[in-house]
Amino acid sequence: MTRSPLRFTKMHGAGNDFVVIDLRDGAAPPAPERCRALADRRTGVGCDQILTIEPPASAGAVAGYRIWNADGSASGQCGNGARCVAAWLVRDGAARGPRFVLDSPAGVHAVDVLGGDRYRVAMGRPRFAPAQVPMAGIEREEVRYEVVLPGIGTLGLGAVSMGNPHAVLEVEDVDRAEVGTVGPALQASGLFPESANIGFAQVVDRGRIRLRVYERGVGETLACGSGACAAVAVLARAGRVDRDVAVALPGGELRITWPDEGAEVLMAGPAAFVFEGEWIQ
Ligand SMILES: N[C@@H](CCC[C@H](N)C(=O)O)C(=O)O
Repeated sequence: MTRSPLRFTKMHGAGNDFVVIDLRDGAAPPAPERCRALADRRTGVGCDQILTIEPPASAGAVAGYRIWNADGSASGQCGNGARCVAAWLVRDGAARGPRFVLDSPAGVHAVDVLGGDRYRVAMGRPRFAPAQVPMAGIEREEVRYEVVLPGIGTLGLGAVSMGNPHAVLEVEDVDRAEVGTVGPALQASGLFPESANIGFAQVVDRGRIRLRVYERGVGETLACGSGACAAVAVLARAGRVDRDVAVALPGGELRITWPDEGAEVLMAGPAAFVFEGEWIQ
């Protein structure tokens, strides 16, 4: 079957990279096998996620976006992707002014244009109830859960939904964290029926953490925006950090602010254009 070329923009946010596709004409998003082909770093474009920009779902929003992981699975949220979609819409001319609104599967997000390549996105309220993360076999909400993983040992973790599921483990030294073994083991443990993004956070001081994230549907990435929000929400709730925190990830730095328990988490950081292309497969 011959398909017409698919135009795309390659972007990244703090090294978390994306193929961005404009589907505001109502065209269908790429099927999972096409996402996998696009994301392949040898035979495709290469990316952690595919972002589809779609017609808005709510009144007042400029556009909506959906998120597809490199393995073809869908997610409810992508923080770095939200900033890239915002930058894409500003460059396109569809979004104007210092503030506009985007829709994601997780809800409605106010975006502030901060200048240069920087955007701030209201990422919604963190949801800690086990059923909302979701977690299996856990009734009572806790700040910290103890989990026994066969072959690995007992782990302490916090869990939260930012529109997508996250576990956050505090570690002493993020450089030595066993991200590539503990990440997939926790994902496969059955504790998270929809799997989860597994964050490893080192508290440097009350205003700064270092973070690595083993993402659902991808593996370890250079940055995870929703993971940064999740880490600050979990650590602030546990009294380990303040409410305005610099999050240093392998690919760059994000600023996460959670003004109070009832507030939305605000995420500020960069969005970069890399190139435009046509996918001809
Ligand atoms: N990199 C993203 C999160 C992308 C989705 C995630 N892998 C999931 O499956 O939930 C971010 O910046 O938030």
